[in-house]
Amino acid sequence: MTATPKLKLVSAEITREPAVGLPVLTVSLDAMHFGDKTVLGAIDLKLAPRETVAITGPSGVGKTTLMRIIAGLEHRFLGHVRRPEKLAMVFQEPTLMRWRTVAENLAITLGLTLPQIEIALEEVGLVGRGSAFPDQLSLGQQRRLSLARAFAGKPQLLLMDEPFVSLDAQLSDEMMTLFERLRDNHPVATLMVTHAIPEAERLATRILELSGQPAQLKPRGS
Ligand SMILES: Nc1ncnc2c1ncn2[C@@H]1O[C@H](COP(=O)(O)OP(=O)(O)OP(=O)(O)O)[C@@H](O)[C@H]1O
Repeated sequence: MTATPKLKLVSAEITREPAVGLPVLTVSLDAMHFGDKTVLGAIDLKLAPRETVAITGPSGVGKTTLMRIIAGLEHRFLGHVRRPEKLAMVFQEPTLMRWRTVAENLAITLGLTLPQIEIALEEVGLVGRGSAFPDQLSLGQQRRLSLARAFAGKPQLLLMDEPFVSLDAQLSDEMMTLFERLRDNHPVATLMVTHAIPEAERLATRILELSGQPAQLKPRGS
């Protein structure tokens, strides 16, 4: 006889639908457990088209876990996530294929044609670097390539987890300016995790704070 599990821990539902006339993202989370520990409590979050929302909060509170749930990378949650089909992610470290050229990094993941690759590289100041390998680029150029790749897929929702962390002040400012320009040119809603309040204040239309245990999401300062 097959043993029946005592407790059903997994109940995740993800719906994909176009964002016409609707929020781009709707999160209605009841809870998220890692073993005995309830990391996230009840969380409701909606993102309007073209909105940029920043999530801040102490280390270990569950920010990355929430982003992974929204991205569809983590399924062990109770609740419901409605997200668009076209989604892009930018992580702390650029997740580039080091054994492929810059152009191939864009072509393989996104299926871009050569002219589209040239436009994407031009947008982020990497004209003429299509045949270089990621390790031949500076850290700033690698980050710019990551942003180019994220935007070139024309996502409806962009998820960024500490995208400008560990950059010096000048490079961080350069990357934020680039992000602002790309966001102006592409109709995308962005959800970003950051520890840097000045970064959140500069880029976000709304700042939310994840805090407590289990963690909950509240407007910052409320
Ligand atoms: N796969 C996992 N299995 C068990 N526990 C996990 C797992 N991933 C994360 N955790 C735990 O869940 C909690 C939230 O982690 P998470 O990485 O989401 O926090 P965070 O807010 O993003 O932290 P930081 O700001 O330091 O990146 C932490 O206590 C962490 O140890």
